[in-house]
Amino acid sequence: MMPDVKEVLIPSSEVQAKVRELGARITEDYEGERPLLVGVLRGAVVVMSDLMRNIDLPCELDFMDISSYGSGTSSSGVVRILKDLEEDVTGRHVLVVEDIIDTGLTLSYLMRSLKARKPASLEICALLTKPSRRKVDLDVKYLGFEVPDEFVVGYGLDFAGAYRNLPDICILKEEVFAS
Ligand SMILES: O=P(O)(O)OC[C@H]1O[C@H](OP(=O)(O)OP(=O)(O)O)[C@H](O)[C@@H]1O
Ligand code: HPA
Ligand SMILES: [Mg+2]
Repeated sequence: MMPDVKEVLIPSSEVQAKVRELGARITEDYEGERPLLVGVLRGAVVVMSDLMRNIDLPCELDFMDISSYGSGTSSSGVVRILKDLEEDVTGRHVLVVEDIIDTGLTLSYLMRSLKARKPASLEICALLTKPSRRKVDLDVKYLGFEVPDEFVVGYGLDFAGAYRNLPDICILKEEVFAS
C-alpha cells in the first residue's frame, strides 16, 4: 500500500500518543460512571479499539452504521441508518466515537437520533476533524487532530474500501483517485 501514499500526515506514534491522552481525559471525566462508547461503523473501528484500551473504567461498547458516502471521496448528503444500536441508551452516559468529522452531516444526524432517546449525557470523541469542509456545527468535546482539506486514509479511514489497515494517517497520490 505504501507506494500509493504521497505523504504521511500523522505518523502512527503521534496517533497512539493522542489516543492515550484522550483515553486519560475520558477516564478522568467519567470517573464513577460506566460509559457506553458508540462507534460509527466502519471507519471508527480502529480508533475505538485503541481508545477503549486506554480508558481505565468499566465501559461498554456498541456500534451504529450510518452511511452517507458511496465509494467516492465526497458526501452525498444522504444519511441512512444501516444498523442501529443493540443497547437502550436511555439514562446512559453515551460517548460517540468517530474517525473523522468532515461535513458533519453524519454526526449531526446521529446526535439528533441519540438525543431523542434521552441519554444521561451525550458527547463526541473524534480523532480527526476537517474544519474547512464543515456544513453543520458540532460540539466536539474530545478531539484528536485538525487535518487540511485533503482526503485522508489509514487508521480506519478508507478510499473505496481500502487502506483502513494503514497504521499512519496518510494522503494518497492523485493517480490513485483517478484509477
Ligand atoms: O462528516 P461527514 O461528511 O458526514 O463525514 C464523516 C463520515 O464519513 C466517513 O464514513 P463513511 O460514511 O465513508 O463510512 P465508513 O465509516 O464505513 O468509511 C467517516 O468515517 C465518517 O463517519
Ligand atoms: O478524508 C476522508 N477520508 C476518508 N473518509 C472520509 N470521510 C470523510 N472524509 C474522509
Ligand atoms: Mg464512518
